[in-house]
Amino acid sequence: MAGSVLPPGVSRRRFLSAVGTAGGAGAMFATMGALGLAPTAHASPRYEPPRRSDFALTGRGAAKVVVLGGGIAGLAAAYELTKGGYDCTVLEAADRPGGRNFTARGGTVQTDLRGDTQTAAFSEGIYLNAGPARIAQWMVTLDYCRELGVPVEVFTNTNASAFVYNEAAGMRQPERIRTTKADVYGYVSELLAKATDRGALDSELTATDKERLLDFLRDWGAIGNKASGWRYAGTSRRGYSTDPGAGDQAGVPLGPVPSLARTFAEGAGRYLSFDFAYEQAMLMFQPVGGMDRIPLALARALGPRRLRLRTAVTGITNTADKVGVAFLEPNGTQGHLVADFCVAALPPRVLARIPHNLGPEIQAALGKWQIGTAAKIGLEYRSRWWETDCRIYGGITHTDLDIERIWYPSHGFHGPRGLLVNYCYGNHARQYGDLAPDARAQRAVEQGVKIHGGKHRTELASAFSVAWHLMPHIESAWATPPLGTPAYQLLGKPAGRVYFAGDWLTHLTAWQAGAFESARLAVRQLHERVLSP
Ligand SMILES: Cc1cc2nc3c(=O)[nH]c(=O)nc-3n(C[C@H](O)[C@H](O)[C@H](O)COP(=O)(O)OP(=O)(O)OC[C@H]3O[C@@H](n4cnc5c(N)ncnc54)[C@H](O)[C@@H]3O)c2cc1C
Ligand SMILES: N[C@@H](Cc1ccccc1)C(=O)O
Repeated sequence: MAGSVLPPGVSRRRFLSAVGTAGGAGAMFATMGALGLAPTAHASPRYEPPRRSDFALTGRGAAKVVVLGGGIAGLAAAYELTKGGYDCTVLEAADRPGGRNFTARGGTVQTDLRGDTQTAAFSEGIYLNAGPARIAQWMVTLDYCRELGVPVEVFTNTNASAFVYNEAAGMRQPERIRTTKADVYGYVSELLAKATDRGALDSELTATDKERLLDFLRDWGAIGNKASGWRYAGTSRRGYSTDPGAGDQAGVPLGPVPSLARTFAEGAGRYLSFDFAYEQAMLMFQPVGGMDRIPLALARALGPRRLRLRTAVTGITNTADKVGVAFLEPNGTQGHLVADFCVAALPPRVLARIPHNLGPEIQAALGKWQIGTAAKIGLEYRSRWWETDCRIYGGITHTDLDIERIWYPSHGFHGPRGLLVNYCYGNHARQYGDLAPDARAQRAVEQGVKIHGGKHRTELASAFSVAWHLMPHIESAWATPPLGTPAYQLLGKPAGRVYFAGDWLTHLTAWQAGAFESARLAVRQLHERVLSP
């Protein structure tokens, strides 16, 4: 996973299936066309938007439900159940709602499982979304933002002005994404055009197809014509060393253009597919002021009576007609609560450690999820030198360094200060987690200097980091589900009166949308049961 631009765990499969789905739809329309059944504009739109924001429970349920965990899944389950008439109590071990949805601001204190305590020294207006930070347009998360009145703004996931840098491949210096893109598209186009023109693809293409493909490649790769041998010889798309301006200033195109061999040897092209992913495509969004605006809004909607913080669940007992939950009160005394149903919205490994009587099959199933980790290191700077000096306004630099990527802020442009985020997965996250917080920041700064030079060090004002396997009560960044297995099927259904929820129970692991969707599924199942005669 480390250094990979692919999504963690299941994502390669998901990425491939997304490509397959697009192809499938195209093929379906082609077949319909051949049969004379092509959809007309009024009869069936080419794209039917999924109906996501119409979640409403029919009828009212009066049962009492105890929800374990006040992350997005637990809060959303309680929020929807409360709307449906249920009497809900959420038990959350931490002193804040949100779980992995954690935003650090000036004054935020966090102690990790190593015992290191950090107090964020960020200035006014500076924050680190240490967990979730971006939301795709199709995700149900945005519907909750709308419903809860959480304003959103654009999150810049891709920026041609940001860099790619592969140190191990011998890149002498970071390169703008636009430059890599131009060269990679250019050379791929040149090769494909040559192969097409020489007849290497004659068994695949008709003469008309070939013409159309060559036309496309000339535009897509900015390559020459047949007479020039379809040559890629650079393009203004690569950028300029002196920008075009007034009068005689035509601009000085960036040069020299690396050879085809060099372009592929440097391997920077592998970062270009990042935003092809359904989950990662621009535009993306973020709540104004920090991602924790979402759990805070859910908590507000629930009210303090329904959400008990600093309350750690210690036991679950399922009986024929009730569920008993044991917990530790904030003052350390033992508490106990009895409800008609329970929604367990805890991470799978954490849940597996809580004594319960749900049976060995449930216990074994909980062990089948593959745990992944990630770390975010937020570096606050005294000036926004990436805007003034590098002309980077948001977006992501991708590297093969152990920091993996650098995020530039998508808000607060031209403000006095800003925060860069180093974000890595897997082993790199563990390596950063092994360091004390100051040492993490120092190491991340040294890596970033390779991209940005001295200001990456000298302008640093403060730092705050989270290595997610060290986060109390959570102990991971995400868990990859054993999709299609009996374990996945088993936990998708209630165990007696206990329902399970969390992003780990969906095809959207590592996304809040998964937490919301799983909560909605559990709520629907529970409600149908309560209303069934
Ligand atoms: C680094 C990182 C980046 C991410 N990026 C994105 C992103 O850009 N966009 C996006 O949409 N999603 C992102 N995600 C995923 C998103 O954070 C999760 O999908 C979502 O927040 C999971 O919510 P949940 O309620 O299922 O689980 P959690 O948030 O893990 O909630 C579980 C809750 O249970 C509590 N708990 C544990 N033990 C007990 C106990 N004994 N008693 C009581 N409570 C207990 C925990 O404290 C926690 O609050 C990211 C996650 C990480 C870590
Ligand atoms: N959702 C998380 C984790 C993730 C990373 C990359 C791909 C898929 C998921 C993020 O966007 O940062």
